[in-house]
Order: sequence, then structure tokens, then C-alpha cells
Amino acid sequence: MSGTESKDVLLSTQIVIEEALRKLGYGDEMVELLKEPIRLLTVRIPVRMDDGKTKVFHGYRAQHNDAVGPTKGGVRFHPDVNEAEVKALSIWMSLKCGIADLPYGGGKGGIICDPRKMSFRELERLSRGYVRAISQLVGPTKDIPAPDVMTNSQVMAWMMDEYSRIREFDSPGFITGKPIVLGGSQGRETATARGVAIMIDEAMRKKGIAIEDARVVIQGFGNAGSYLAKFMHEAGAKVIGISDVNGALYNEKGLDIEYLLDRRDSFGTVTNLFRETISNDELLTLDCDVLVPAAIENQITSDNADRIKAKIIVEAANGPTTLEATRIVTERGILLVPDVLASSGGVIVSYFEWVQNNQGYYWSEAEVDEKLRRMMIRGFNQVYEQHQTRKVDMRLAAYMVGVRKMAEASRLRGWV
Ligand SMILES: NC(=O)C1=CN([C@@H]2O[C@H](COP(=O)(O)OP(=O)(O)OC[C@H]3O[C@@H](n4cnc5c(N)ncnc54)[C@H](O)[C@@H]3O)[C@@H](O)[C@H]2O)C=CC1
Ligand SMILES: O=C(O)CCC(=O)C(=O)O
Repeated sequence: MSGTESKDVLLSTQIVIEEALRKLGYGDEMVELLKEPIRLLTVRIPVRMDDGKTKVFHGYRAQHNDAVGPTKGGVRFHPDVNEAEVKALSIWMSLKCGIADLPYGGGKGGIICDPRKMSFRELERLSRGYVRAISQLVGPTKDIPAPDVMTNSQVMAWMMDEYSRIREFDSPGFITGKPIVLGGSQGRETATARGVAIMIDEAMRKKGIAIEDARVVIQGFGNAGSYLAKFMHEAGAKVIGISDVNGALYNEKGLDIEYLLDRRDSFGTVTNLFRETISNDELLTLDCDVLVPAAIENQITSDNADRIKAKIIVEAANGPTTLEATRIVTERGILLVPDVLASSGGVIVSYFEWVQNNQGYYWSEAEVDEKLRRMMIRGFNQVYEQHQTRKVDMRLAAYMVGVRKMAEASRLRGWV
């Protein structure tokens, strides 16, 4: 996986998927099938804005592979959403579901928009319009959306309500990450961070670092990053750096996480309240034990990989490290827990939510957390063992574990 650096997330994903399939003994046809989503829907969503004018938004829903079962994955609201990104994100969802052994393939959606500049009612109309536009392609046994960047349980509630209206029956299993009173699962809101915390524990065990001694740096203070900061702080680690889109905060003695959690806004922004900030690039290269990118893609690159001082990188974000940077940090002996493993807590608890919706019987938070822990640790052990026995980096190992089930299911269905 060496060579010149690409920030094209789809291309990078395709390179590793191909490498994983070849190592597992699959040939050109399987590579051809799995390197792209089987379906991509592009939609235009007219939305009546508060000023009375209509604005047309562009959206996507990609379904990578449905040999194992319905596709599953979040919907992102962000100005930089694009086709290649949504496709890559859907492939990563397949890999997450494969590693966790969920009965799903991967899907992902996105709308090009900036929710920070939209009113509550405009966001509602956009969310409902998106569901109307994709309703033929999605559903509880077809493709099940969920939250991702700048979408939350309120957006899921509107989407569930719109789908239920279209189908003319209550359909909580259409979407996950809902508010608890609408059939959401205990623990889904915190699940991504909870899963990342479990991965940090496992990685620290391998590196012989105790939680009380750990200095943690987290990029991004939204759903994934802020709850992770809370869990790390509660577990006794020192969170010395956090950031958001505007900048970063650093305190070598540890930041006041409770204060920051209290003051952050619903988009995970908090650094604008402080005068003394550092840049996101400075944050990533701070002297620490654990570095968690929990924001967006392409943050750890060949520009900064050789300056990273962390002993462990745990990817809460999707695609935060380029392939070239993966090579550099691996060669430097940094243990990297890749996104398709580390950030799978969200989809695992989404699966629990869907199961609970289907059976109409709901579990306690302790039950959810225990089941999540077991599945995350099993995934970690499988990936780590593949990394050791096949002498491949952790990302390739994770892809090898993640791609197996869908390749086998595709073969057994007679597709290849
Ligand atoms: N929410 C979920 O259940 C899951 C999220 N993820 C991934 O975790 C990452 C974060 O997602 P969420 O926390 O849900 O999003 P969010 O929208 O709640 O928070 C994003 C955070 O990243 C910051 N940010 C945005 N652009 C940035 C930039 N250029 N530089 C530095 N910081 C920036 C924002 O200010 C905010 O603090 C994404 O990659 C997402 O795909 C992965 C699995 C599940
Ligand atoms: O909860 C889910 O179904 C998907 C979460 C997601 O979009 C992700 O893991 O990137």
C-alpha cells in the first residue's frame, strides 16, 4: 500500500478492497463486483425556504452490496457531500457490518447543504423531501438509514414520520438513531463513542498503557468526539486536546470536559468561546498516548504522519487517514485501529434498535452496552489476529475480515 498519496476516498477504498480480496483468493470478477456500489440514486429535492423561495438541494443514496441482507448506513448533511464520498462511505458501511457480523450490507446517503445556515423548519422540510425522493429504494427490509455528520435523532424522527405517512403504517424499523420515545434504542446516541472507547481499551492493553496514565487527544467534538471525551474523562484518562471546525483547545493538565460538554452547540462547536486556541494541525501532532480523529476525512496525511507523537490512533471518523499516512504510521510502530472497526459501535447499536423495533420488545441500556462490548471486542480480536498472522497492516486486516462474508454471500447467490 505504498506509493503517491491520494485523497480520493473512493479510489483509496478500492485499492484496499482489491488487495483484501486478492489476499483472500478472490479474482477479477469479485473485485469488479465489490469495488463500486450496486446502486446509486441521485436526487434533487425542492424545498420551500422560510423566505418563500424554492431551493433545490442535491442528495444521494448509495447501496454497496445487498447479498447478506438489507443495506444500512447513515445520512450526512454537509456542504462537501459528493458522489465519490457517498460511494466510499457505503463500502465502509459494508465492511463495518462484515466485521461485526451483522445481517446487512452497506449503504450511505448524503445531502449537499449546510444545516448551520438553515432554520429548524427548513431542515424538517429538507429531511422529509429526501425521504420522499428515495422512498422507492429504502425500507425496513431494503435499506435502513441512520444519523451521520450533522444529522441527529430529530432528523431521524422527521424521516421516520415521512416514511410512515407514505407507507400508511407506523414504520419505526425504517430508520435508526430515533428518539427513544419513537422506538429508538437505549445507548444509540452514545454508541459510536462507546465503541471507540472499547477499542481504545483494547489497543492500550496491547501497548501496555493504563487508562489512568493515558493522555488523549480528540479531533471533533460532535456526536462521536464529545461523548468519547466524556467517557475517557470518566474512565480516568486525561483529555488534553479537543477540536471542532473552528480550531482546537489544549491543556497539558487536562481540559475541563464537563464544562466543554455543557457549552458545546448542537453541531459540536465550542472552541469559538475561547481566545487561546491552537490549529487542528497542531492538535493532531500533540504529544499524547491516544489520538482520535473524530471529524472528517483526510486529516492524517503524508504532511503530518511523520510528526504524529501518539502511540495509538483510533479512527472514530470515517476515512480520516490516507493510505500513505497509514503506511507511515504503521512503519513508525503506531497502532492504528481503523475506522471500519473502531467506529462500528454506531451501526451495531443501530442493528439492536432495528431488532427491537421488529420484535416490539425493548432492552435496557446495560443490556445494549454489554452486547456492544462483546461484539466490538470480538471484531478487534479478529482484526488484530489477521494483522499478526498475515503480517498486514491493521487497515488491510480489517478489510480482509470485513469483506469475507459479503464476498461469500455474493458467490453463494451465484452473482460471481
Ligand atoms: N454519528 C455516528 O453515529 C457516526 C459517526 N461516524 C463518523 O464520525 C465522524 C464525526 O461524526 P459525528 O460526530 O456524528 O458528526 P457531528 O456533525 O456531530 O460532529 C462533527 C465534528 O467535527 C468537527 N469538524 C467538522 N469539520 C471539521 C474540520 N474540517 N476540522 C476539524 N473538525 C471538524 C465539527 O465542528 C464537529 O465538532 C464522521 O466521520 C462520521 O462519519 C462514524 C460512525 C457513526
Ligand atoms: O447507525 C448506522 O446504521 C450507520 C452509522 C454510520 O453511518 C457509520 O457508521 O458511518
